[in-house]
Amino acid sequence: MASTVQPDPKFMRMAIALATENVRSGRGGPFGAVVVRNGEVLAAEANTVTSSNDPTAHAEVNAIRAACRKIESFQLDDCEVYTSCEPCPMCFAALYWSRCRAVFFGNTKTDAAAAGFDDSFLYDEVKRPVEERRIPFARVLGDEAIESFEVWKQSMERVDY
Ligand SMILES: Nc1ccnc(=O)[nH]1
Repeated sequence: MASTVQPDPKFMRMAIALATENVRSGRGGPFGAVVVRNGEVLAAEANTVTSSNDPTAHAEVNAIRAACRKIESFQLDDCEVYTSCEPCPMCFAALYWSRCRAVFFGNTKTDAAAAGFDDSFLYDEVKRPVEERRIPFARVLGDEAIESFEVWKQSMERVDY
């Protein structure tokens, strides 16, 4: 049986405090995230979308980036991520790509929607056919683009991930 990772409430309190302080300081949205490995905080970051002019600067993405920089790795093996709010689809994917071993969240996406952060439409968009999306998506030069994958598959220097 897989052993389950138990959350430590003190790290969630850090994430919540970061989220609330972020609103008070005006740096961004009410979101905080903490990356922990073996009980040690590797990164503790808040959302900086509006202050860094970066639409991808969600708390979870900022924390993943800071933690990976710190341990000089593109994976967060054996790490837990504590986030003050259930991740949006972008961060959900980023957390999976990070290979962290557990995610703990405080607020739910329903709480987020009630505060004006509704991301449920994104889950619908992924499933929708390309031509029915809110932002038009269209395939261009697929026959030329395939070259990158062919070179990757042949590469002796590639770092798989
Ligand atoms: N869960 C989140 C939703 C929106 N923004 C964030 O930084 N985090």
